[in-house]
Amino acid sequence: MFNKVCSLSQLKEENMKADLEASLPAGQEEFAIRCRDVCRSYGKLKVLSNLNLTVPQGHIYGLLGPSGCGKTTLLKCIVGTLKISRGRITVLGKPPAFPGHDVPGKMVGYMPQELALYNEFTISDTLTFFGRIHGLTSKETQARMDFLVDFLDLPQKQSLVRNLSGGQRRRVSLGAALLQNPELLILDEPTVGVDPVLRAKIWQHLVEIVKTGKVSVIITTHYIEEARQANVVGLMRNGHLLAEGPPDAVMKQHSATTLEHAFLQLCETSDQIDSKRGSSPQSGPLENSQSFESGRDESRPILGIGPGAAEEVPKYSADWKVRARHMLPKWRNIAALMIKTLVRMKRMPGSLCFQFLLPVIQISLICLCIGGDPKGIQVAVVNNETSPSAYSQSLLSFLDNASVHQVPLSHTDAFDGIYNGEYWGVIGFGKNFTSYLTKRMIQRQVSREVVDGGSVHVWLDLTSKMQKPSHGSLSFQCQLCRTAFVENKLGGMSYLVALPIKFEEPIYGSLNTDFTTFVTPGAVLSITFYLAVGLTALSFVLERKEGLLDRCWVAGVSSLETMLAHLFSQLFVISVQIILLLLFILLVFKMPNEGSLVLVIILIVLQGVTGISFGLVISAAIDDEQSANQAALGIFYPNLIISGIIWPVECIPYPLRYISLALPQTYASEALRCIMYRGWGLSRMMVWRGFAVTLGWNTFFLILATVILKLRT
Ligand SMILES: Nc1ncnc2c1ncn2[C@@H]1O[C@H](COP(=O)(O)OP(=O)(O)OP(=O)(O)O)[C@@H](O)[C@H]1O
Repeated sequence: MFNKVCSLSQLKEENMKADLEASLPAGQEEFAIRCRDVCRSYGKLKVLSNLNLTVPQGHIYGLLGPSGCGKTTLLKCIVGTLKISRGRITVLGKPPAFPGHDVPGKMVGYMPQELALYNEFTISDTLTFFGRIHGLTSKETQARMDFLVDFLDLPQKQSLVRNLSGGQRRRVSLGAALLQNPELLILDEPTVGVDPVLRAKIWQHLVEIVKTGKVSVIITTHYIEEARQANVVGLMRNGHLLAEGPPDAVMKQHSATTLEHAFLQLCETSDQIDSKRGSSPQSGPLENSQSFESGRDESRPILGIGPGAAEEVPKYSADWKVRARHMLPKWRNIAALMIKTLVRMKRMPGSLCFQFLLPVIQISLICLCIGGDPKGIQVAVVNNETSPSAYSQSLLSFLDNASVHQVPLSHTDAFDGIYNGEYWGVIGFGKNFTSYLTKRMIQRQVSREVVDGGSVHVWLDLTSKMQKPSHGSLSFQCQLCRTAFVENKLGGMSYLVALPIKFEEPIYGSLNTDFTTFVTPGAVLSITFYLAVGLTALSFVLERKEGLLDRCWVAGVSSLETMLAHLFSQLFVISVQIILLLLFILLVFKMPNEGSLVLVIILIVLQGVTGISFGLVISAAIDDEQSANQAALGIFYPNLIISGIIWPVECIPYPLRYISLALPQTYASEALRCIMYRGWGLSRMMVWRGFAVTLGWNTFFLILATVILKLRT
C-alpha cells in the first residue's frame, strides 16, 4: 500500500513538472529566489527543515500553508533578517546581505506581517521616509505617492497612521513596499483585512507588474483560493514544501476542483505516509531523512522547477572596495532616520517636554529635599533647674531653635511622649546642674555624682534618621556635640577638656559645603545616563517589536546606521537636557563651578552617550519592553549606590569597592566633582581618569550591542 501511494505520487509529480515547464516562458532559466536545503530553528524548535523553494523570475509565487508552518520565518530568511542554520538562499542572483548586493535594499520591497508603520507619521511622512532611504528624489516620491494613494484607495495623504483603520494601515504598509518599484516584492499576508474589491485590485496589479518579466513576487495568504492567480504556488507544512507548481497543475495532480481541496488532499496523503513511515521499523523521523513523496530526499520538491540536486554551488565574491563600501554607513540613511525621529518628536510634544523637563525636576528635587537641615524637630526638655540664670537655660538657648523645637515637660510626660513617638529625644538637666558643672570646671577631681549631676542627659529615639551628622548637616545630635565639652577619662578620674578647634579657610570647597553639594555632580551624571538608557532601550525594543527595525533593515538600513542615527538625534535631546540642568544647578541652586564649563558639559554628554550605548545593549539583547524596563530598573539602584554618588566610595566594603571602581559613573562623578569644586583640568589624573573610563564604557557597550545584534539575526 505504501509503495502504491509513493509510485502514484511519483507519476503525478512527473506530470506536474511537465505542466510547469510548459507554463514557463521560453528561455526562463532565471530565478528570483532559490532556497536549497534551508534549515532554521528557534532554539530547539525546528521551523524550516531542508526546505527547497524556487521563485522564477517574473512570476507570482503564492506561498500557502497553515498557521505556524514557517512561512514568515522563511520570508525573513529570504530577506536576510534571520540567518539560516543550514542550506543556501540566493535572492536576485546573490545571497541576501551579500556585500554590494541591493538585497536588502531598493531591489526588494518587503511588507512584513506586522504593520511596521510609525503611528505618529502621516501617510505622506511614511512614504517620504522610505523614499529617502531608497534614494528617490522628492519628485519621484511624490509621483509614486499620488499613484499609490489612488491605487490603494488610501485616505488623505496627511492622515495620521494612528487614526487609520486596520485595513487602511495594511494598505499603507503595502504602499511602502511598492514605493520604489522593486524587482522583487515579498508580501507577508498583504490582503488580510482588505475588502474583496481591493483584494482583487491588488492581485490585478501584481499580475500586471510581473508581466514585464522584470518583477517577481512572493506572497503569503490565508485565502488559498486567491492564490490561483499566482503563477506558481508552494504548499508548505511543518517547515517544508509538500508541493510546488502552477496552481492548475497542483489541482490536476490531485483531481481537485479548488486549491484548498488539493491542499487538504496533500495534507492527508502526508499524514498517511507519516503514519506508515512511523509504523515502519526502518523509517526515521520525517525531518531527518526522507520526505513522504516516493521516499525521495526531502530536499527535492514534488515539482522541481530549478536545477536538480547535482547543481553546482556557485561561488560569490566581492572585492575589498565593495566590502568596505558595504560596511560604511550611508549618510543618506542616517539623515532619513534622524528626520524620522525629529518628525516623531514634533508629533509627540508631551513626550518631548517630559524628556526635557524630567532631569530638571529630578535635580531640583534632589537640591531641595536632600542634604538640608532638619526643621521643627520636637524635643522634650526636662529641666529641673528653675533659675533663669542657670547654665541649663544658657545651654538650651545655644541650640538652633529653628531646627529643634523644645517642649518643656515633666519627666513622666517627656518619657511618655518619646515612647509614643511624639518626640525625637529628651534633654534632661538635674536640679543642681549649674553648681555641679561649676565644680567640674574648677575642681581637679570630682565624685561620680558631681560628674553625673553636671552632665546634660540625652535620651534619643535612635530610629530617627537624624541620629548621625552627615556631611555637615546640622543634626540634632551634632548640635549637642557642638554645644557640649569633650569629656576625657584618665585613670578613673574625669576631666573636662574644652578642645580649641579652629577651622581655617578650607583648601577646596567652603565651610558651608553640604551634602547636596557632594551629591549633585554624581546625580547629574546618573540622571543623564539613566534617561538615555531608558529612552534608547524602550524606543528600540518597541521598534523591533512592531517590525520597524526589520522593515528598515530590509530597505537597506544597517544596524550601525540605525545606532548612529539614534545617537545623533538623542544627542540633541541630551544637549537640551544638559543646558537646562546646568542652568538650574549653577544659577538657581548656586552650586559652585570653579573649573571649565566646557569640560563639565563634555563629561555629562559623554555619560549620556554611555547611557545610549547601554540602552542599545539592552535593546539588542531583550525583545519585549517589560523585560527591557526590568533590566534598566534592575541596574539603576545598585549602580547608584555603589558608584559613590550618594555616599563616598571610601565607605564601601572592600570587595564591593573594586566593583564600584569599575562602574561607569564612579570615576566620572569624582572627575566632575574635581572639575566643579576644585577647578581641576584634564592634566589631573582624577579628571582624565573619569573621561577615559566613560569613553572605555562607551566603546565597550557599542561593540557589545553590535555583536549581540549580529549574533541574534
Ligand atoms: N522569534 C521566535 N521565537 C521562537 N519561536 C518562534 C519565533 N517566531 C516564530 N516562532 C515559531 O516558529 C513557528 C513558525 O512561525 P511563523 O511565524 O514562521 O509561521 P507562519 O507560517 O508565518 O504562521 P502565520 O501564518 O500564522 O503567520 C511557530 O511555531 C512559531 O511559534
